[in-house]
Amino acid sequence: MSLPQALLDSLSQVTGYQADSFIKTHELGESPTSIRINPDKINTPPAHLNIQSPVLWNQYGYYLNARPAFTFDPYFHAGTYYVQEASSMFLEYAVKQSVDLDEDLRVLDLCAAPGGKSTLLASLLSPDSLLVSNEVIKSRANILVDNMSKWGLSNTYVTNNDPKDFSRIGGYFDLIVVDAPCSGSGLFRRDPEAVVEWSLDNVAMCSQRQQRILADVWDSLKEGGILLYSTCSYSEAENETIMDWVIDNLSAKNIVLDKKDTDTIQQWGIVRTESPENKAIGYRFYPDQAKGEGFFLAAFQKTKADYKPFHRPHIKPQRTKSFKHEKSVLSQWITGLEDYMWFEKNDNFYLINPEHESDLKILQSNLYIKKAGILLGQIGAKDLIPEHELALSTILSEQVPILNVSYEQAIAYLRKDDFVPDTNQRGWCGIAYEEHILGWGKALGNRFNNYYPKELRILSRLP
Ligand SMILES: C[S@@+](CC[C@H](N)C(=O)[O-])C[C@H]1O[C@@H](n2cnc3c(N)ncnc32)[C@H](O)[C@@H]1O
Repeated sequence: MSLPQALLDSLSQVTGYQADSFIKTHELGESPTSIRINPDKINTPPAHLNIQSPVLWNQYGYYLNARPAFTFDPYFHAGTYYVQEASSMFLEYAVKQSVDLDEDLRVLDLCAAPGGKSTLLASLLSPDSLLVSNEVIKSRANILVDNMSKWGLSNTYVTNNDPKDFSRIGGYFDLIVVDAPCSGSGLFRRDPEAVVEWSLDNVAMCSQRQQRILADVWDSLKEGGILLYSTCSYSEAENETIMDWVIDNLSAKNIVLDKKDTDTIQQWGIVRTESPENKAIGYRFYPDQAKGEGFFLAAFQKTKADYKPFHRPHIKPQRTKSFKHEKSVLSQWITGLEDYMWFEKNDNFYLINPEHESDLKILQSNLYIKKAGILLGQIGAKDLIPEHELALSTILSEQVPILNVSYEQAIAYLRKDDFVPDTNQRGWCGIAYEEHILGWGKALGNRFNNYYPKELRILSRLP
């Protein structure tokens, strides 16, 4: 791989950059494969993934010895793990050092698709906390919904809004993550084609856009709230320059994350960097020094309430209709139904955490919500017609029948191919591989209906 000379020249004075080893690492082109497990679905990484070692800065992250065909792994489709580049898992360390995770937090992941940082955040937050994962590009917001549904938690919402729309909810969030769109030089080993698209003009354009995004979302952060900014670029204009811009233009102070363990950060191969003007501290990952791709992260705290507070909606008293039938149907499908709040909208039933009732109202009246809590399905005269999201959720009752299928059948199911499982069961059942549910099926005697969503099906064949 030949790296753009203009990039190499621009990095010559950048903190931590070591030209020879940086170039050599890119010439080798080997990039480690890593996954992060979903602690709400599994406790240890699946053995068949051939685990090499843990990711040092993330309690759920692991490197693999080789990159498997994830498409043909039912565990992947069951949402038991997420394939994520290791450096970006540093977000866990940053969150732990900057906020109190025992508190109930309102968290925004502003640039969230496809969902790497959002699934990481979801696994860290308390159940009463709320995560809003936003993506401005509609098609990417759909992928984000799929990935958050797969992760299975009821305290995660997905919105499809422009950053400036969040100014309508001044001071709402305790924590905002801005994993900004960037020039992408940090991922050159992964995506050699990105090398061709890289230019200094694009870096300058990205830097301007990053400032605009930060300015647009800033109002929605509360006083004392934390903003975590990250990129996968090596360029100063997208990293140190942005740190200075934030401090000069927003009522923000820099947070040093490694006050107590600078040595640990160093041992991990992470480089501490300082902004030229305000001496703000940020963290750089170089692939020749830390085991991962290029990454940058910096933390800030809001020092002043510089926003117009949002309007808290009035919550009307509870509905009068008893919903007796619906309650009896849903209690067959959901563990501890009484601990949740559920409601009907346009014939569909949804479930959220009761603590988030007013949050839903606030978000609904200001933003375009694509997913709120868990979409359960529709209730007919007799039973629920369950949605795929419910099958993959962590609220599904253990009473719901499960049909464990073989590996070949699991792949056939995920391809939406015809197959008849060997069972005497009748009716709806969760199709599972080694107890991990993949979606719904309906057994009808000598027939079997495959309800795996068409748009998610595997299109390729087993090699
Ligand atoms: C680096 S990617 C996010 C990756 C994601 N956080 C993850 O960990 O999976 C940046 C995201 O910002 C979105 N984006 C592009 N332009 C944007 C803009 N003007 N405002 C906000 N987000 C934007 C992109 O569509 C992309 O999904």
